[in-house]
Amino acid sequence: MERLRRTMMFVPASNPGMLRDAILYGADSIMFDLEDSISLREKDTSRFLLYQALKTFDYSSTETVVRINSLDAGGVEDIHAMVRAGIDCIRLPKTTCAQDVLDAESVILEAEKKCGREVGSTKMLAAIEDPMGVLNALSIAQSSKRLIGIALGSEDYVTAMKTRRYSDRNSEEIFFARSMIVHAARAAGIAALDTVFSDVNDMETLRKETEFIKQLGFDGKSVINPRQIPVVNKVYTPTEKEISNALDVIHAIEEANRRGSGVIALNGKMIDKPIVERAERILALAKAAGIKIPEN
Ligand SMILES: CC(=O)SCCNC(=O)CCNC(=O)[C@H](O)C(C)(C)COP(=O)(O)OP(=O)(O)OC[C@H]1O[C@@H](n2cnc3c(N)ncnc32)[C@H](O)[C@@H]1OP(=O)(O)O
Ligand SMILES: O=C([O-])CC(=O)C(=O)O
Ligand SMILES: [Mg+2]
Repeated sequence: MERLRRTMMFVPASNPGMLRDAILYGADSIMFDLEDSISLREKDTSRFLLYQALKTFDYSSTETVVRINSLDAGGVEDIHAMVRAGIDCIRLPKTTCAQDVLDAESVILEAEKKCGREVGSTKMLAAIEDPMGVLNALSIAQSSKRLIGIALGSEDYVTAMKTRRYSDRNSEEIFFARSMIVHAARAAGIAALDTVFSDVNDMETLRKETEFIKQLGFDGKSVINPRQIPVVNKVYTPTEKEISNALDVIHAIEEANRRGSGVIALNGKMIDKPIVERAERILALAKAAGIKIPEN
């Protein structure tokens, strides 16, 4: 079954209460942070705390991701501890080129061998957070079989671009980066994940932004607060109407096929292969979200 990645919630690894309760809020993935939400003084204790949390708490079938530090700033130690603790996926911050992924991958391989974990079982996610990374998005996305996706980190990106986020307008300042990332991910056959929205009280703008990134083709979005999860999940979960339209499309094409044709009209609109593929995807997403699809 398709794995949903509508929401990946950042959880600072320095906060024991958040580590304990992170599972309660319904995020598709929990993304523990060892990087920018952790002060330099707390890096080692946070890594230790997170290691203990992963060994102690039951995160059930929720995907666990950790954002590590760059390899020259504690990332090597982060990888060894997290691979040993059984993390599902390692998110590299500030990926600028394919070599960054390969360098991290060789540390992951070493860590897997050292602790006896199955080689290749640790997945990777590359965050792209500067103009060089954006321009190299395709080679980054194609660099490793371990990559489940690439993600935009817009706060660092707009800083590098000498601008800021304009979420109250249409976020044109990150439109090029979003387009590059979603194209690169789709060309490489992996997930495209959008950046955080930092105002944890403005649900209306978050909803509009999520509608927009869904329109562009992203699979989901990083979130920073439990209250953001239902807003993003709702946008990404097929509605009853979408499901019933998708079923109509499938039934119409089955009827066409019985008549020996690959095309048919439904309520005046042409139905053929790509439209059927979209309908099948809606049904797959609905099933993955636990929605029961009527048989007929
Ligand atoms: C640019 C970047 O790098 S973004 C990625 C790094 N940043 C982060 O990881 C930040 C994560 N988010 C947070 O730390 C917080 O949500 C903040 C600072 C943004 C807002 O904090 P607050 O205003 O205190 O949050 P709020 O009042 O909504 O918290 C409500 C509850 O949710 C919990 N909560 C809030 N955010 C999170 C989170 N990310 N993960 C788990 N639990 C959380 C709080 O602990 C609190 O729990 P409680 O009611 O049991 O005490
Ligand atoms: O990846 C994210 O969305 C958060 C982040 O680090 C950034 O925006 O710089
Ligand atoms: Mg960042």
